[in-house]
Amino acid sequence: METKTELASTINVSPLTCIDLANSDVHQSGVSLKQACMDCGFFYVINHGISEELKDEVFEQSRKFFALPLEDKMKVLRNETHRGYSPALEQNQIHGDHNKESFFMGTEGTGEEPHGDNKFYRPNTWPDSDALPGWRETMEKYHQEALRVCKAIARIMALALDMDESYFGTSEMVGNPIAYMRLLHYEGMSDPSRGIYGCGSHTDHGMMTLLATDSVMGLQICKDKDVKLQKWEYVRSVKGAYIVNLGDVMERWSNGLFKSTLHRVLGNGQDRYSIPFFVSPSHDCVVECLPTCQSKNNPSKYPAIRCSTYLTQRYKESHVSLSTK
Ligand SMILES: O=C(O)CCC(=O)C(=O)O
Ligand SMILES: [Fe+2]
Repeated sequence: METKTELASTINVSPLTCIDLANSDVHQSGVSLKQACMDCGFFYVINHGISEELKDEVFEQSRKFFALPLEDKMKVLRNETHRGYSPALEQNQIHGDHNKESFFMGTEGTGEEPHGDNKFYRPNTWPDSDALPGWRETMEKYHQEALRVCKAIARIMALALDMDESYFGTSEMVGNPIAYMRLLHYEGMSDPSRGIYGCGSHTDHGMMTLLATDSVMGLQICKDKDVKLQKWEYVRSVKGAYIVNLGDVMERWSNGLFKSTLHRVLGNGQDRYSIPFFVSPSHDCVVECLPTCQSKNNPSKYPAIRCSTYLTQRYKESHVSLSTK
């Protein structure tokens, strides 16, 4: 009880812009989105077309997986391409993630695509279907749907950047994406004064993240990472809406105009479940400042870099090395 009172008395909730994906005036959506991306890089989307039933089912299956005995979960321990299960305390300790376990899965290549056997498209590892019937099918269906929504957002994002609506849709971009989905389960109490978090402060690496959370508060954003005394605000989960945040690839494309905002998750003693879906362009897309985001007086701030090189560097910085499999 004390925990809740404490949280309520210090709570500071960030109001975020809401983008309606069913709005037929896409140019107006582009204008709203541009403002949101310049202000804080976090916004909500509604009318996304993902049914509440599917979302509930994914959360239910996620809860079932994390409720398995640890020895069963360890059978699908994450492999060298990060797919599979990461127990609490094992992953990403450099950022103070202590109270979270996760399951990671990504786009699987068929081997036919131009990216062939690239590590970003390797096969997933799945829990035993006898223990969790329908689990894989639910996850695959949700992955597909989440990607569809991200592609729709990418169209409005292109307009917000004064580019052609289809700019991010090519096979070099989100037509052939690197798309990872992560099931997260937080438990326990965070203590920022001791560096203990559900998820320590970080920015996401890719283009954008479509985030589904349950109703337990925990996610916080810091709109200005450069001030000495950082101000953290909670982001509320809104029924029927997804939270979307931009990642560092988008910040680079936009020459820093669009923000990849610092965020973290505090545990308050309750179980909390969330599902971020991370989207980046294809592995061999060269990420460089868009023509509309640079000028003589505002030259490109970041060197061009291949998406796979960039993501590999960032994963290395933010994950402890793997000694298994
Ligand atoms: O659990 C959340 O609400 C956010 C998770 C997150 O930021 C991440 O996994 O990158
Ligand atoms: Fe994140």
